[in-house]
Amino acid sequence: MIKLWINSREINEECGVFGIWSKKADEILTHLVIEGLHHLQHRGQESAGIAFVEDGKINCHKGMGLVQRVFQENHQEKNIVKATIGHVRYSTKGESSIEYAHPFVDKDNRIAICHNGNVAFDYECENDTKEILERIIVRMNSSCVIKNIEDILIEVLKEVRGSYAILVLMKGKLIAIRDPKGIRPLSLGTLDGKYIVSSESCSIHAIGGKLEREIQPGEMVIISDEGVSSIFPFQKVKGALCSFEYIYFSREDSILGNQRIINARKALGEMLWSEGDHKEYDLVVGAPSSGIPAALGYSKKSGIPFEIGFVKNQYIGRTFINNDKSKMRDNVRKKLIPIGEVFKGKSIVLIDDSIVRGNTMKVLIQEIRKYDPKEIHLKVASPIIKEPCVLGISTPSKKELLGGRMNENQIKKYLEVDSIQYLSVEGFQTALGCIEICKKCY
Ligand SMILES: O=P(O)(O)OC[C@H]1O[C@H](OP(=O)(O)OP(=O)(O)O)[C@H](O)[C@@H]1O
Ligand SMILES: NC(=O)CC[C@H](N)C(=O)O
Ligand code: SF4
Ligand SMILES: [Mg+2]
Repeated sequence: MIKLWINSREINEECGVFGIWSKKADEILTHLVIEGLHHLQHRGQESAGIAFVEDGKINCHKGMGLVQRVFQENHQEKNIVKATIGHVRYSTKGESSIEYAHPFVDKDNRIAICHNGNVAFDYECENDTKEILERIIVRMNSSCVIKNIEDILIEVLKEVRGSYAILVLMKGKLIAIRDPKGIRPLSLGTLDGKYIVSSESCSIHAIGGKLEREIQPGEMVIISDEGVSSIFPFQKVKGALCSFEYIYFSREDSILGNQRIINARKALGEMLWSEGDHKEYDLVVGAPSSGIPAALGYSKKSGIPFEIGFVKNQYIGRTFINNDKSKMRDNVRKKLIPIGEVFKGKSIVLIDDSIVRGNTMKVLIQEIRKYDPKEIHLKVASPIIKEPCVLGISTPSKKELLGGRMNENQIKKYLEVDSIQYLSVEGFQTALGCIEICKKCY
């Protein structure tokens, strides 16, 4: 089956994982995991699923499409269970089909696994998560010395390269583990004596829980009736949380590196002002959605008024798959509609969080020009993206990246703006604070 839908975003490596463990044996938990997944929906829209321990066995319910669709017509949300994990998927390995929807459960219903990330083995496999489960099962079945699941999982993960935030559910245990570089995020929370693990803190808060802390790069957290324990089974390496979590993957109310995402994005906008030309323009306008907080930050720091310049059509969030540039641009045109009089005769600071292929900016600038602005000064709240990802995030190739084939001056001419400014790599890191982030594609 071909992949029918893609997120309109140009850099994709998301997926969301969510899990809950209750000390009680008889709680209704499935509605909580489903609600948690609703709040991770921005990380993946292709399929959704949950797995839970019921009468000592793992049960699973999953389907294609949004969480709302997958869980609308059944009663899974009423199950009385002790522990449950769930997933929303944006596929990176294996097609977008029910066969590869997470969680994966073994044929004996002993173990379930879900994963945000992208890993490689010593040979090419159809799907990375399925391969991890198969390697676990082989070891569970063949070991003459009985090993615990933690040791088996560590053995398997020592065989992979890449990014992962993984949840494993068995009778008696829920395990959460992050890759040694911490490329993908994962947080730990609590709710009325229950433990929660989630890709983002926004979903912990949204179900009424409390964020306890982020799970550290390379940390394995084991949750059971004995409580929470933690080990660091891998050799320590330098952290490399994907900086696109700050730029646009994560939801604005999530907390990452002790910083709320919306504040981090505002700080990037303030840094644009600090590194910029300090000229008095008429208005600051942000490209919806992810460019708005940076525009607010720039406006606050500069004193130049912020204005809403575009209406976003909420119903064109996703793009029918094609590599046709004109169709992609048509989609941006339908999605972001300028409010004409905001631009007429004004010198505008136009801010977006990032430029990847340049389709969004090319269209927005053409559309704004129809309303005769005096000047357009484009400011980008991240550094120029020059290289495809080296850590397994799915990005366009170098020749598809606008910054991969043009320098700043060429981009200015191509986009037909009066000036252009990207954040420097140093300014970007300073604005985000001392958190160890990956900056390898800049
Ligand atoms: O240069 P491009 O290849 O066009 O990609 C960059 C654009 O993609 C993202 O927007 P998107 O509309 O996907 O998400 P958003 O609504 O969160 O801004 C990002 O915020 C940029 O606006
Ligand atoms: N975006 C993701 O994290 C995808 C997880 C996994 N690689 C899959 O394709 O199923
Ligand atoms: S190279 Fe870029 S896309 Fe890849 S992990 Fe690093 S920051 Fe993220
Ligand atoms: Mg955008």
